[in-house]
Amino acid sequence: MALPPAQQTSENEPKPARSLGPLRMIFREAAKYPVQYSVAMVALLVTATVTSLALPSALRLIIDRGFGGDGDVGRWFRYLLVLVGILGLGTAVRFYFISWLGERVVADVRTRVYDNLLRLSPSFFEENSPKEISSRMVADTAIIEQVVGTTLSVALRNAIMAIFGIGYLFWLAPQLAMWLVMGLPLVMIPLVIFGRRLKGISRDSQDRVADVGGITTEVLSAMKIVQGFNQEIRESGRFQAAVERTFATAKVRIMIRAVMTALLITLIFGGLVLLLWRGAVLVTTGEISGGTIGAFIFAGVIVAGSAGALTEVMGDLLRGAGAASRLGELMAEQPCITAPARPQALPEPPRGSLAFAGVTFSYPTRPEDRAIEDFTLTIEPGETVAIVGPSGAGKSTVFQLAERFYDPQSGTIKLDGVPLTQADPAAIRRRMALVPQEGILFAASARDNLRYGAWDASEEAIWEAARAANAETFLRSLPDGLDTFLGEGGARLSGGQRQRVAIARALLRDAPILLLDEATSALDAESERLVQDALERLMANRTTLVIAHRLATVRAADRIVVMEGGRIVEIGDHAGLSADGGLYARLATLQFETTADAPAAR
Ligand SMILES: Nc1ncnc2c1ncn2[C@@H]1O[C@H](COP(=O)(O)OP(=O)(O)OP(=O)(O)O)[C@@H](O)[C@H]1O
Repeated sequence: MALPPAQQTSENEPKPARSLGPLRMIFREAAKYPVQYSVAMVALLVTATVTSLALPSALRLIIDRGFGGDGDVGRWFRYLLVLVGILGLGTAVRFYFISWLGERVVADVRTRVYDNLLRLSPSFFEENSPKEISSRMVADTAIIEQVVGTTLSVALRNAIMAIFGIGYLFWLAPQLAMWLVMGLPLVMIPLVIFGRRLKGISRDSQDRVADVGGITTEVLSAMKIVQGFNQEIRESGRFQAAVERTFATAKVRIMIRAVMTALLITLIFGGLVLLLWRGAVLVTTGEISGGTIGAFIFAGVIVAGSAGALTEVMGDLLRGAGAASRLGELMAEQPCITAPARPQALPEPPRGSLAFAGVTFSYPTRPEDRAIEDFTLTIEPGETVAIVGPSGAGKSTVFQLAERFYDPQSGTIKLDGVPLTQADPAAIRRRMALVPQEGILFAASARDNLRYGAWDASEEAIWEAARAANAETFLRSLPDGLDTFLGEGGARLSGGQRQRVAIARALLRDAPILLLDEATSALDAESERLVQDALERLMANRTTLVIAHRLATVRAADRIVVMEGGRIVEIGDHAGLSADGGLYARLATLQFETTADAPAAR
């Protein structure tokens, strides 16, 4: 399935989701660590309760009892100090465990996404570029980290504080609380609107400043051209215009800020004054105490602050939900090639026969083009079959189908008599060794590259394979022997050496069927001879299907299969096919003779 296209907004930020639903995934992941999760939640609850309920209550007691009642002010202040202690400790515990959960969830999600990616069939990576997927793994998980570690905690804390706070306010003085709750949106809505506008303008402002920087760098680094062409006055004008644009944007920004500040002060303090006024009237009529008013204002400020914080983090939460849903998709993606519920076992010992019968196949991304059409070919155990054909004839596709990276639309492929679709793909691939055109190596040690398909190979076996692949001499001369790091993609080796490492790897794998895609890149005669020699040893006693580019290979093959447009057009041996004067004869003249096949000349 194709994932939605790269979800990037103009600011190059991952796109937010429409609802917070996908964040459930984060809670599910975090709940796998019940101890940390519970401690974090308890700490969250305790700190929120202390801030929104206990502190204002303490204040009320200090005013009503301490000042007005029993005169034992100290007692209430001691109580307040204990609360402060609990708040400090609770906050630290909350911070530690919530951040811990954030990092843990991200580590788990990364691993799970990666493990799932490793299961997926190649068609998934054709529809979704690896670059896009890896950027998701990095960017989206970073957002989740931020969301779990910070945003979600802020949101939960403030939601709890707002709810508790409002409850407390209603308990303290229901009348005043009604006023507050009705007045709150009147204060918040204009502030949120102005806040958004300010954010947009600030971004414009930064862009304009960047323009000024851009002009400066450009002109200063081309000073000789500017002066040589007498463009100082024009450049000064251009610069001034850019500076003026910066100023103009800044003017709008400061204007909005000024209005916003005026609004902020008037609305918030005006509202407070009105509340106090109303409260004072209630105090004079004896309906509520002075301490209640104090506690009310304190808790009211906390509720307002929480509501403000919630509106601020909402955007981040939605972005987090977007990231969670995209990562969820990557985790849930199912491979299209799977083992049947009861896979049929391949016969033991392996025989190494491979049979294609009436196989027709189109790649999922190009369903209208047939890459392989009515392909029928039986390769007997121990036989070497060379496939030749012009570019795009479908040669590599035959390999892809043999390894069951795709299933054909019609026809069957059997390995040792078992249809590939009935067997476990892992068991099929265990019986094959692929030597790709360019020996693909990993940024790892020579040893790990050699034993890539056979991790438990002994030191002796590794050297034996290296010897057979004509790789021993250069491997021995590496600075740290087999432990030498080969660099990104094996960049520290030559092309011919990389090919020989790939051959040794296939030897170690010791699979009954060899899929060999001969390199087209020309090597020097000596290197060529070493590679060819290694290949011959690799092919001995194995069923070999080889995409051939060298005359030596086609000559040595038991049969040559000539492909064109996905079909087999000729089958035979070199002498017969050359004499027939068909496609093979033309290809042979073009390809094999002109490349002056060095090994053939031996
Ligand atoms: N992953 C893919 N998705 C879509 N189409 C593909 C894919 N791989 C190959 N094709 C198409 O399938 C056809 C057969 O390609 P294939 O790679 O098998 O040819 P080839 O004979 O190996 O060519 P070459 O010698 O150039 O490697 C071509 O038309 C090619 O464009």
